[in-house]
Amino acid sequence: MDKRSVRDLELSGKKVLVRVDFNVPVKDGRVTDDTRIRRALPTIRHLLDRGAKVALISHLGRPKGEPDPRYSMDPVARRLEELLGEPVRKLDVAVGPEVERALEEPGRGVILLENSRFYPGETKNDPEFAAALAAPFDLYVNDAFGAAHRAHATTVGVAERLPAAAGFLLEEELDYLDGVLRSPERPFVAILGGAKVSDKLGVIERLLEVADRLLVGGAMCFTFLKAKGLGVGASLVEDDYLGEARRLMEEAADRLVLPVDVVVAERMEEGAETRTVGVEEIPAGWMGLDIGPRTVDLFRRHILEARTIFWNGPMGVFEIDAFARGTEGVARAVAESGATSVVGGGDSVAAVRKLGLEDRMSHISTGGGASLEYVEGRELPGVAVLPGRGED
Ligand SMILES: Nc1ncnc2c1ncn2[C@@H]1O[C@H](COP(=O)(O)OP(=O)(O)O)[C@@H](O)[C@H]1O
Ligand SMILES: O=C(OP(=O)(O)O)[C@H](O)COP(=O)(O)O
Ligand SMILES: [Mg+2]
Repeated sequence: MDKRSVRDLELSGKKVLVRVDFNVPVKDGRVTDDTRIRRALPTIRHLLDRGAKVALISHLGRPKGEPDPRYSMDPVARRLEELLGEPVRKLDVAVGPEVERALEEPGRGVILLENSRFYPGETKNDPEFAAALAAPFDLYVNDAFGAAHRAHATTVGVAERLPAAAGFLLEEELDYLDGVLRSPERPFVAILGGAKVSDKLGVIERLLEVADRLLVGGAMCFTFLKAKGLGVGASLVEDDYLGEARRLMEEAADRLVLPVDVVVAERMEEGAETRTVGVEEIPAGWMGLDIGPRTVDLFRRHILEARTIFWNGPMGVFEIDAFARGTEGVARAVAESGATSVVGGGDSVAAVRKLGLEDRMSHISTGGGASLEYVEGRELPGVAVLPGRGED
């Protein structure tokens, strides 16, 4: 990578703001998958070992620009402290005099700032908010690969206001994805699922050009099924995208593979009554929450032919056992394929780890949307803004 690295910085005595992606799954006040925290540790330790004063900032979930206790970083602080083995001082704010005071306190350890999305200026990349974030610091390091596709205040605005560099995780992710996915061994099979339908449908056009096959499951597939004229009940659908979905299906009919059966339920809950139905038979009022067994077989056949696999987004609501079998079937097929495999995304990685198949993948990427956009050859705003080696 040709960006300035954290390795190139003079760090002793410096106050450093580090953007991490600690947008991790949390249940009942506990972090259920700590991959993103563990992967940021090398950068944090490097900074501490060289005498920097470190404050970390991340978003968590999608709160609406104001404090919301459901998305507090408190559970993350507890897990980070266990993993880092150093004190973590969690603040309830991300800007202001409290941050300045905390940075003046002596002793080792790190500061964890509150959720950046508790401020409306974050997602708008508001200049005033970015200036307030930058004010107490000497340097900025971006190690948040998973958020690098967002042009927000903590990923872009602060980088424009402080001497900036890439962290080790950001470097490692870009180097790996460059090597494997920009010139993939073929057949190259992409698998897409998950819940961020509007975000990800908007960027798959290029993926259909790059990949030999695109297998679509998760909440994603219902927009395509509806665009085909099928009834999808109460499944998640992006109505604004139906025309585009129809066009993509016409242009890429041979490459786009959709489910043939799905698991449906009336409620997205543990213990809900479920049915497995063909995609033409989704009952009104029922939601598609997983791909069905015939779809797993179909996807499996494509996966076993692949030499390179890129997978982002679970095939169903894997957090609930009744809707986890599609994701499990796909994960097992990827593990058995012998292909070079990249699995990306906070939730996809959590699913693969839950199944104990992490070591069977070639690369576990901490970014879903970010890796998807990178694979397509898009420039990631959080990377583009960082200076090159030797630049100011
Ligand atoms: N059919 C579906 N309906 C609703 N939610 C779904 C469906 N399939 C998968 N999901 C949800 O998608 C979420 C993950 O989506 P996303 O964030 O896009 O993936 P990743 O973090 O891997 O990039 C999971 O929490 C899962 O429960
Ligand atoms: O979890 C993330 O992306 P992912 O779900 O695609 O892995 C990132 O933290 C970005 O979060 P966002 O999609 O709310 O901006
Ligand atoms: Mg996610």
